[in-house]
Amino acid sequence: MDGHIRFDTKDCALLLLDQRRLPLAEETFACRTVDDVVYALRTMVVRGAPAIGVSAAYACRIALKEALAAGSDWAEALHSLLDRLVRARPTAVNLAWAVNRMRAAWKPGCDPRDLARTWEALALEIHAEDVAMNRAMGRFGAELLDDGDTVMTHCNAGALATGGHGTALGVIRSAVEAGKKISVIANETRPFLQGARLTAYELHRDGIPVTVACDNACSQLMKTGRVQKVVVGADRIAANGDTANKIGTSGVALLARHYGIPFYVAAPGSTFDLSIPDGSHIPIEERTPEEVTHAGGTRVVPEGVAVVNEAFDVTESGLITGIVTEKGVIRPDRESILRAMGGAP
Ligand SMILES: CSC[C@@H](O)[C@@H](O)C(=O)COP(=O)(O)O
Repeated sequence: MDGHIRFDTKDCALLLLDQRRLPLAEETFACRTVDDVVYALRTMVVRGAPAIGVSAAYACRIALKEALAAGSDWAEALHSLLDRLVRARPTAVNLAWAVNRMRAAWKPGCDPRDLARTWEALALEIHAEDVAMNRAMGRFGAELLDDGDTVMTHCNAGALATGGHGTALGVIRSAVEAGKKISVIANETRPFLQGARLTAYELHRDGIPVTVACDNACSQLMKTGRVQKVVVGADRIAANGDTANKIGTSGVALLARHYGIPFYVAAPGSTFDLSIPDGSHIPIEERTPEEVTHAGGTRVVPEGVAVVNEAFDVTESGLITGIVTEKGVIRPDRESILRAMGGAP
């Protein structure tokens, strides 16, 4: 599936398929200001690390239009809009990665009309590159799956979470395209239900067999031999391979290790943060308590009771069998990561 992130150049608007409404309704959410985009990111109209990065790249173009309307010191206004954008969601490094890449193409003293053209082209390029990286990851990752496998995944690391095709679901899609019979167990992923709503929606549309399981069914499903592989996405991977992904992922990894099931992470270069040595440096987003106190708009936790809603956890690299990237499948250790991702060892 594609078309879930579009940019209308005439209107200078970012058009997003509203993921909060899926699978019940397919509605478009239009962003015309940086505030609109920040709102869309925070409330998860668009979510998933690479999709956040792609949306942020288009949002830079919107920020430029807004800064120009602000008056003569447009460059200063633009810097502060971009800073606001980067703070919208803290864990997915793709957000800062995309904005930094856009910033790097902004030459000091340039004519804003030139910058508008440069940024429009660069945002499109970042979007297209993301799809190409997912396709490359898919080709490498498909080799890891055997005909007849049932693959467990957590959260949604599909087309919706990226520019298109998906990371973890891209691996599964590519294996199916290669003629392998693959079934998927989608963990429901409380509290936002990315697995139940979005992974199930995408795979069902594609005709890939998918079964939704409660998050707490994981051990039972693995113990009874119903899971052959696990493939998940990532929001930030530290230089040593420690990986932040949706809350619950590290529990799935621990169980996979216990039951001897290979556990793979699929992520593009834009998800690696080589500036941090390990996962203890990854900021973990704390989201609104209402996501936990309520289910489907109904309160399920007694009034006055505290809840915790950390949106991500970190899986230690030692629990990861391999990281599927656009450069190939790499071992989750510092040396292999720096070699593949171009940092100094
Ligand atoms: C290809 S998406 C990888 C991750 O971003 C995904 O698994 C995830 O954790 C998304 O979290 P979300 O809070 O829905 O943005």
